[in-house]
Amino acid sequence: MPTINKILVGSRVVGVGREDARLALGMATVVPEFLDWFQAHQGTIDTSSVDVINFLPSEGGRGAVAVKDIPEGHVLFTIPRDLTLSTRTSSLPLRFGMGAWKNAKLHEGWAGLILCMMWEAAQGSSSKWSGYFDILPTSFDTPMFWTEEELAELRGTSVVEKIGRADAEKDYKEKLIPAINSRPELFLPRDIHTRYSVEMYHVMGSRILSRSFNVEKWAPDEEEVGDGAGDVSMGSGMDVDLPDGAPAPPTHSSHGTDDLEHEGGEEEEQEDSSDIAMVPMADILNARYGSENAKLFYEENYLKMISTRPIKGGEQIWNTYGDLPNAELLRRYGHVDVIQLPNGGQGNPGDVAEIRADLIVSVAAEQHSLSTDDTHERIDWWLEEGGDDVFDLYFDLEIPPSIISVIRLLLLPDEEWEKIKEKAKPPKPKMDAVALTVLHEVLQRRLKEYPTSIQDDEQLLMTAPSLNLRHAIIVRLGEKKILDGILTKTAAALAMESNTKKRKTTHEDRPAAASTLKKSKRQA
Ligand SMILES: C[S@@+](CC[C@H](N)C(=O)[O-])C[C@H]1O[C@@H](n2cnc3c(N)ncnc32)[C@H](O)[C@@H]1O
Repeated sequence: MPTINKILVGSRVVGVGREDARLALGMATVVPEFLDWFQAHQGTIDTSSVDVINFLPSEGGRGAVAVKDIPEGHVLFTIPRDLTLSTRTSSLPLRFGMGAWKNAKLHEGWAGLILCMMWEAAQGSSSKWSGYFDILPTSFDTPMFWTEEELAELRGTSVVEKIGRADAEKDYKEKLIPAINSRPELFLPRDIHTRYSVEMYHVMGSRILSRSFNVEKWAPDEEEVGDGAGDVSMGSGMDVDLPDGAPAPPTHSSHGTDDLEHEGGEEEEQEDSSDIAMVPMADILNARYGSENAKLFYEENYLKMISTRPIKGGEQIWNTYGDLPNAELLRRYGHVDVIQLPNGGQGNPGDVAEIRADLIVSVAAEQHSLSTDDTHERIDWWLEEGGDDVFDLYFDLEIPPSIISVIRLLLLPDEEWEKIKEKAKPPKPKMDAVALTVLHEVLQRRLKEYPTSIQDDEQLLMTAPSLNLRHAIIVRLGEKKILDGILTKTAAALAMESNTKKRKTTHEDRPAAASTLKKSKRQA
């Protein structure tokens, strides 16, 4: 029997021939039946270049691997549009009746797609997508499924308030249950507590949240533009780099709770929920910050996964979920990215720490005895002028000019506040000692919103007893490092301000002293 050298460096197999790469990763295809199903439904895959194997859990678990060197621009696999699963491709909306579908508000948000997925899954092997359902996850590491105790570990981060479990369940009760009960011939009563249960609703919602794409309809005139291909990325708010002159691309949509939360809001007006689609095979690709080497592009009848960089044999084929901060990765996908940070240490370079405007208002009001009516009036004006109510801080450790501007707005004397209103222009972000003192206190208080310190977390990380706790620590640690870095910078700027002030005072004092001296000499 031949011996097999398994040497893993990151996600890359080294020390083995290309042909051996498959074997070396212990890797017979992990989902052969799925690949058969995919090809039987006119999906194509270049099996001489791509396989699906199990990577380490920290590398994404199941994912796609290059079994030989792949050049940039290579088509890895193609998916017929009618193999994507959406409210457009499932036959349920037509069977239900489009009018009734709309009356039940199933055309808004994700409720319709969730119901289609529940119904298709309930059809068993007679559903076109049965081979796809067989490989979809049934459990998730997302905070949606955490205990209260585990959620408490995320205190201070923005994750908890964005989970939206209650909103999602409201949709289940108000839209899905009435629709299901109204059509017993479509939704068999014996299936209601199993295939149409609230638990199944969350499973389908989480599958959408972590795996769906935003696939826009093909518009005929797009053919005339460029090469007729746009790209489709995975994950909400994903970066979408169009080939020159290409039509607007489908983007991997944000899933589940996000849209349920925003239902009726601005985002929903812009998003056509029938664009949200599950894309078999494309959703087998994992993602890691800055690692994208393949992307989904679309044409009239097919979606195509194409390499965007050369990929070495044995390397993982990575899509992008938009290089999201760990808080968002955890909320949507149930994992976090930990790689080398540009300024040393490990973490996610895309992390974001949020500061709410109300924290700034309360610190400024306390330090300067501001009246509530006055601060409300100024903040309302700030928001009306398009100012932020949450400020994002990043690993570049820059103090956002808008934070300084809003602090100065709150502290302006009345006459200047009147002028600002007249000019309709917020104050310049001048970092004077007064503004920096407010910011310094804001950052200190913000850091206290987390249950632990940076030092505590670094210790806890070494012994974290569960994956969820480890993820919570990594999310809050990344945010705290940003806040702490900016706190240090603010303290330094404050020290410099006060030195400058001292020097100025001394400088201003000096001529006075000199003239006193001259005077006394003259007097003498
Ligand atoms: C679109 S699916 C990717 C394929 C998935 N691994 C599978 O087995 O089907 C997204 C899920 O893959 C996992 N994943 C993707 N990238 C990951 C990474 N860098 N680290 C850990 N898990 C990752 C997460 O569980 C995420 O919810």
